[in-house]
Amino acid sequence: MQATAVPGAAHVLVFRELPADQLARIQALHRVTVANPRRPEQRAAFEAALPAADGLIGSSYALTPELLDRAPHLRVVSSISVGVDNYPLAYLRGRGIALCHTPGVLTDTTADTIFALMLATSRRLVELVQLVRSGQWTSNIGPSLYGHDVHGKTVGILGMGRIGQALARRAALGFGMPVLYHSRQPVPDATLGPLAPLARHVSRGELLARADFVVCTMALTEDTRASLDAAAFAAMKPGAIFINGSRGAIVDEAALLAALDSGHLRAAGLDVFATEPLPLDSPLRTHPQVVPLPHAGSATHETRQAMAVLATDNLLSALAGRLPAGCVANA
Ligand SMILES: NC(=O)C1=CN([C@@H]2O[C@H](COP(=O)(O)OP(=O)(O)OC[C@H]3O[C@@H](n4cnc5c(N)ncnc54)[C@H](OP(=O)(O)O)[C@@H]3O)[C@@H](O)[C@H]2O)C=CC1
Ligand SMILES: O=CC(=O)O
Repeated sequence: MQATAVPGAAHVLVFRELPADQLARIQALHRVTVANPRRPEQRAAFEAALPAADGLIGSSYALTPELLDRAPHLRVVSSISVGVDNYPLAYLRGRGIALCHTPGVLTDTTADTIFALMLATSRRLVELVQLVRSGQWTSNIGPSLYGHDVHGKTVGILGMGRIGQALARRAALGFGMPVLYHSRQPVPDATLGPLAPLARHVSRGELLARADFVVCTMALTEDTRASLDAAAFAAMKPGAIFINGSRGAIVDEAALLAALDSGHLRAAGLDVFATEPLPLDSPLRTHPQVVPLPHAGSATHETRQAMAVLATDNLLSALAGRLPAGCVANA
């Protein structure tokens, strides 16, 4: 779709569908092409729009240097996500292209989703719902279907950023859970606020050995890619539950499956996978000890709208020559 805007307008390529009100804000000022390269029928239009593009806005698609080389006028990439693992940071810096993202507006919603996975796995909610739906609830349930308490258990958070801290608040202040966390730097007490006396920075080894729930909220980087491997799962406490709320590629999925199949891990709650959408032949899709979600961490009406508004603000500011606060890479 194309719309002609005011003279001197920039060319904007929208590579994932935006809510109509945010698309209209961009169309009022700029020439807009909407083409989602994940849809095969729109891929050619996406590629055709690259040579004129001054700005890109979208998400869930890897923009490689080879693709971006075809966009010589590009000034800004505005991602409708907080994670920036789909973008070549050094390349963008090298070309002086601003990369903006959406930190903060999705933090609490994503922490809610992660906590829901902790409850669903530990209390076996999916199995119990299935029992009722399938008509097999014919007598009181017994120990074979009991779950394990969540309150009071120790949660270990790998990556104590915005989402990690929001999860820690839910766990410590709402469910009386001791919090261990590991990130490269301890979080200052002033940032932790009321969590400071309740959350302890520990080594990765101590966290894996002591946590009842190991929860991944780390960014995907070359350091963290595949860092949750067979050795990491073996180091977890027998009966631990693993939750991934950040990126699938941080996990060696074959090693996770082996740890579940051996009975070493009790369960896994996964919002993210190495390949998304999850391939139909992935054993994680139907594994009885896995609660899989379709990358739904931030997927509420309110939060997806807030992300779209912030990403649109970022795009329009950067095209107007003002670098917004949410820029992660710029010249
Ligand atoms: N499931 C979903 O729908 C969503 C998933 N996400 C994912 O969650 C991630 C986190 O988001 P957010 O909390 O806002 O981001 P932040 O940048 O606030 O947090 C990321 C944390 O990762 C830590 N980290 C980075 N490298 C390492 C490492 N090698 N070892 C340990 N910790 C590390 C950082 O701490 P330090 O630098 O001190 O190590 C930082 O605290 C995003 O990058 C995204 O991938 C985000 C939103 C929704
Ligand atoms: O995965 C979602 C994000 O915002 O990053």
